[in-house]
Order: sequence, then structure tokens, then C-alpha cells
Amino acid sequence: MTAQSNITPESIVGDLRYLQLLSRSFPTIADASTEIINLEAILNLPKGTEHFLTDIHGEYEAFQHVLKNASGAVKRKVNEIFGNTLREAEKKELCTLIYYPEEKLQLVKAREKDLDDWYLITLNQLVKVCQNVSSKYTRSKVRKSLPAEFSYIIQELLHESSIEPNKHAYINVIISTIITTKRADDFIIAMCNLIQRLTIDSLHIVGDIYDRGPGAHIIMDTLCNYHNFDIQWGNHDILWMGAASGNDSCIANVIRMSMRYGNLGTLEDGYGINLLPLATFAMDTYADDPCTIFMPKMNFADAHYNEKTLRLITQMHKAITIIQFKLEAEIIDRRPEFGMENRKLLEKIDFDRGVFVYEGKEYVLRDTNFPTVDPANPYRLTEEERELVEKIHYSFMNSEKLKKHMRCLFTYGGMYLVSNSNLLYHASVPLNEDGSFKRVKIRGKEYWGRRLLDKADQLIRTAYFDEEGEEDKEFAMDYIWYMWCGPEAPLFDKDKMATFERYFVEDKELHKEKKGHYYTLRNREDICDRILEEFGASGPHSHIINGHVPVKTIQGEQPMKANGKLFVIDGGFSKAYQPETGIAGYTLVYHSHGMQLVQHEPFQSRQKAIEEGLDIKSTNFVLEFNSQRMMVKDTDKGKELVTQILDLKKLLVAYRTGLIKEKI
Ligand SMILES: O=P(O)(O)OC[C@H]1O[C@](O)(COP(=O)(O)O)[C@@H](O)[C@@H]1O
Ligand SMILES: [Mn+2]
Repeated sequence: MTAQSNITPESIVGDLRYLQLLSRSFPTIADASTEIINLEAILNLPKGTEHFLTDIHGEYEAFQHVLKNASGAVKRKVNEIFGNTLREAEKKELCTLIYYPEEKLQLVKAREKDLDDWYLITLNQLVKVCQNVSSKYTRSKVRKSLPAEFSYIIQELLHESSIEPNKHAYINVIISTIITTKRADDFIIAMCNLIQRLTIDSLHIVGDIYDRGPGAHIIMDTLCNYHNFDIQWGNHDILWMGAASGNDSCIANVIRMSMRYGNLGTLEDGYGINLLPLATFAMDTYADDPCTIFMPKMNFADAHYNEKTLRLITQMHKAITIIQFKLEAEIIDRRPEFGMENRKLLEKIDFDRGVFVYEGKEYVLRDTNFPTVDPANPYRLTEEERELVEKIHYSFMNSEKLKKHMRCLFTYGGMYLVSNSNLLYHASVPLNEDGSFKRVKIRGKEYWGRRLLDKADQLIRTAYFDEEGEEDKEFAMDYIWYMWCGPEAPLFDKDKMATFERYFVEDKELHKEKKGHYYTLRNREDICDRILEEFGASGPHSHIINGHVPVKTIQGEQPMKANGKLFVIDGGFSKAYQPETGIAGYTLVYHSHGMQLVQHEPFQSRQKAIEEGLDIKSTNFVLEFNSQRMMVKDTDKGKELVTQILDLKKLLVAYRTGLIKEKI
């Protein structure tokens, strides 16, 4: 018996108002029936491919390349389609063209003697790849992805087979007309972009777009224009959201990290933050100070600076670090409930003897020049520092580009996501040693598990969106900073952030940041099951997907944990972390046949990729294989569609019984 035959007129009386609204979109029996047929058809298509990336940390070139090559899927398809009918070099050429059409076209045109012939062959090849990658989708979905100007032609080419003798001439005429009307370049670019777009149906970013690398703003630009994506906020993203909300400690932290890695591009070129006041202040204050321990980590930076600039960055680095410690103490004092009194460390310096006195032990300081610190009142900002903070604050609050990117983070982001029974979050759900959820007090109320993440999510939004001066907003602004480095924050969940110690103390023992119980307990299947259940994500295909902690592949660590229930996919896009991981990032791919992890080797550069066809080398590991191909009906989207179908069936009953009149 079909669902429709169960629907009686009486059973839909309560739905009539909604059905009236629905009838505006489907005014006749024919319209509603056609839509039901369309939706039923979609349910029986293979599930679209989801890609999961994390911890991109400003590495925009590697990020964009991975999107362009769909983590190796484009190459795989080209191989499948052309097998040994094309030479390896030709397949490589074709792939490079698909990834970087504009640039590759320039190179080809400079070299090619018979361009029309090249166009003809290439267009035919692209049509084949396009036909393959679009076969998973309905015509309507493909149509919606097409650039308006070529929509009709591409549809013709996609749906007509050139093997069919009657159509052979027709297709050739279309292609040769594209060439003779000098539209080939634009057409090729449109086809390549379409292939890229169709190979990744949806993209999940499991946090940490920002910091360390050179171009977080470029990644954000790419994402803002991407067709289907979501973001689970990482601690570094939150730090930027805190900075954009106007929290000066967060502002100081993001500037400090930019200086530490010698990557000023995001601040200066991306968001137009005026660093001149910091530069002049630093030059004056640390004129005779070598600031040795503040030399930026240039071995990982993309930029090249001359000696003078490098010296200036070093001085700025020291200046902002000291300011950060002072500003953070203000929050710690203002919020005793954060319990971070022990993180006020400037007062533990014996300035006369140049030592740091910590938990009864003394440590020689690696730098003893503190011209802006008054030992009697170490956290007081000097007049100049206060002015400087105000200027930088103003710059952050007035960056239009930063506002745009933050909006995107808020609209498409959150603390966690449940998608197709997978639970995605960047770092942790704090746990006690016995595996129970840790109860965390926020403004006198306890939160744990899912509610803790929900509360954090809500506070972060309050910090950014609420009116200036309101108490809730003030608290939320401070809490954002707590999220970055507070011991009970789900995005940190370590005993301390050892920033001071890592700069000023030699002894590595003090650099250690002890991770919360979550990070060891997540190796257990029963714990993961409990967390999944807490978030309503149980089922045979459910997994937890984390980033945040680099997987030390080089030491034999596996990204798959808890008997396959949890994946940690921080493979080290961040160049600074590649020596630790031994690889250059992972992409988790979830398609209709199962889940697979793609492990990337370091990416040289966009230029090399274009000129020498150097793709990222990647290795595939199948993590889970579905014995039955997953269809749209097995996904969250499918569940939505089933509800829509049911509603449309009710509408049909309403039409047929006269409860609602057709609008003919
Ligand atoms: O290596 P860096 O860039 O100095 O950063 C170290 C800091 O980054 C953190 O690991 C947080 O960043 P991640 O989220 O990338 O791990 C802190 O715990 C630590 O103090
Ligand atoms: Mn992180």
C-alpha cells in the first residue's frame, strides 16, 4: 500500500494552511505529480560525494589545489575514462587544464602550432569528463550549476552521445562552431569549472582556517563563493571571531601569531589592518634590543623579507606579545570564574635577577629586557601601549572584508554538525577521567556534552552580534577568549596554553600543555558511541570526525581510532606541522561506495602545478566499504525529500477531494 493511499481527507485537515501555501508553488495536480516523480527519482540517485578538510591554517594554495583536483578524484576519473587510449603525459595535461584552465590555456596558446586542432580534441575530451561527473546528478541539478551563457550548449553536449551516428555530425558542428566563433577559451574554462564543481558535492571544513600560513583570507574568499559547504569552528577561527568582535586580547593574539610566522598578508592585504602604529611603537621601544627569541619562524613563511623588515617584524612581535600578556591579565581579573589566575605570569618574574619563579622553582629567563613593564604593576599598559591598542582595535572594527568573512563563518559555521549520521567538531567534548561528560559552569549554570557546545555556540554569536555595552555581550566577548585558551573550553581542553613559557623559558618541561581526558578516551569505541548518542548521531554509518591534533603518521599513528568510530583528519596542511606529521594533509571522502582517506604529500606551488603539471601526490585508504551503494534516500537530504513527497501527496489528496482548488 502506498503512503498516499493512507492519506485520508480527515487526516490532512490540520495541514490545510500549510498545504494552501504549498499549492502556490504547485498550483495543479499535474504540477504536484511531476514534482513527486522528480523527487522520487532523486532519491534513487547515488549519494553525492562529501569532502572533509581540516586545519588548513592559511595554506591557501594547497587548499585550492585540493578543491580543484577534488583530492585526486579528477585524475582518477580521467584515468577511468581514457585508460590507455591517451598517453600519461596527455592525461596529465588534461588534468592540469581542468584544475587551472585560465593559466594552462595561456601556456598552450604560446606553444601550440595548430590551435584549432587542439581545441577540437580538448573540447571532445572535456565533454567526456563532464558527462561522467554529471551522471550522478539530475539534469535539473546540473542545469543549475551551469553558467548561463553556455547552459544550453553544455546541456546538448552532455546529453547527446557522439557514438550515436545520427548525432555525431551534430556534436561536431556544435564544437567547431564554438571554435570558429572564438568562444573556445571561455567555453573550456566553463567546462573545467563545472567538472571541478560537480566532483565535490559538498565540503565540510572541520575548523582552523586561520593562523600560521599566509592566506586565510584567500581561503575564506574561496569558501564564500563555494557552492555547498559548512564549517565547524576551530579554536583559531574563534580567535579571529573574537578579534572581529572587538576583544583586544584576541586581537593581540592574532597579530602575535602573524608575526611569529612572518605571514602578514592576511592582516595587511586581506583585512587592511594598519600595522604602522605597532611598527613605530616597536621600533622606538625595542630600538637597542635584539629581541632574539622573537625572530619569526621564516623557514615556514611564504614571504621573503629583507633584513630590515625582518628586524622590524621581530620587534613588533615582542611588542605585541608583552601587550597580549597585559591584556589577558585584565580578563583574568575581571572574570575570576574562569579560574585562570595562575596564568598571570608577568608577576612571577623577578626582574632584578632575570628569573621566572614558577611553582617553587626558578627558571632563567631567555630575555630580560622589559622596558614597558613596571615591576610594581606589571600588567598596566603604558600610555603609548594603550593608545596603540585603541588604534589597532579601530582598524579591526572597521575592516569591511573581515566583517564579510566573519558573516560567512557565522552563517555557514557552528560548533558542531551532524551530517548524514556523522558528527563533526574540531577539538573536544570535555570528559571526566571515567568517561562521563565533564560538567562545566558558565555564569553559575552547568553545561555538559551537547549542551556545552550549544552554549558555547550561542555565546560566540552573542559576542559578535549583540549590542555594545550589554552585560551579556561583555561576558560573551571575554568568553570567546576563554574558548581559545581556557582549560574547560571544548575548543581547547588542555590544562594551560604555555605561550609565555614557550617564549621565555628554556626548560621544555614547562612548555607542555596537558590534554584533557577526551583525547585519550576517544580511542575507545564505547566512549565514541556515547558521544554520538549524545548528539543524536547513532547508526551503523556514524562516526566522529575531528581535526585539531596533528596525526603523527611518521611515528605510525593512525587517523582511524576507536575501532573505526572516530577519525582525526589533521594531517598537517600547515607547513610548520609537516615535520611532525610526515605528510601534508588529509581529505576524508565520503561517497556512495564508502569512506576513504586521501593522504596528501607536500604541495610544491600553484606555479609548478601549472607549468610542470605537478599534482599533489596522494595515497588512498579505504576506511569503510558499503556493500550496498548509498543512495540519496539514505542521506539527510533524502529524509527531507521523503517529507516533501509526503506533503505533496497530501496536496494531491486535497486537490482530488476538493479541500483545495487547483489554480488552472
Ligand atoms: O606552534 P605555535 O604556532 O606557536 O602554536 C602553539 C599553540 O597552538 C596551540 O597548539 C593551538 O593551536 P592548534 O589548534 O593548531 O593546536 C596551542 O595549544 C599552543 O600553545
Ligand atoms: Mn585547532
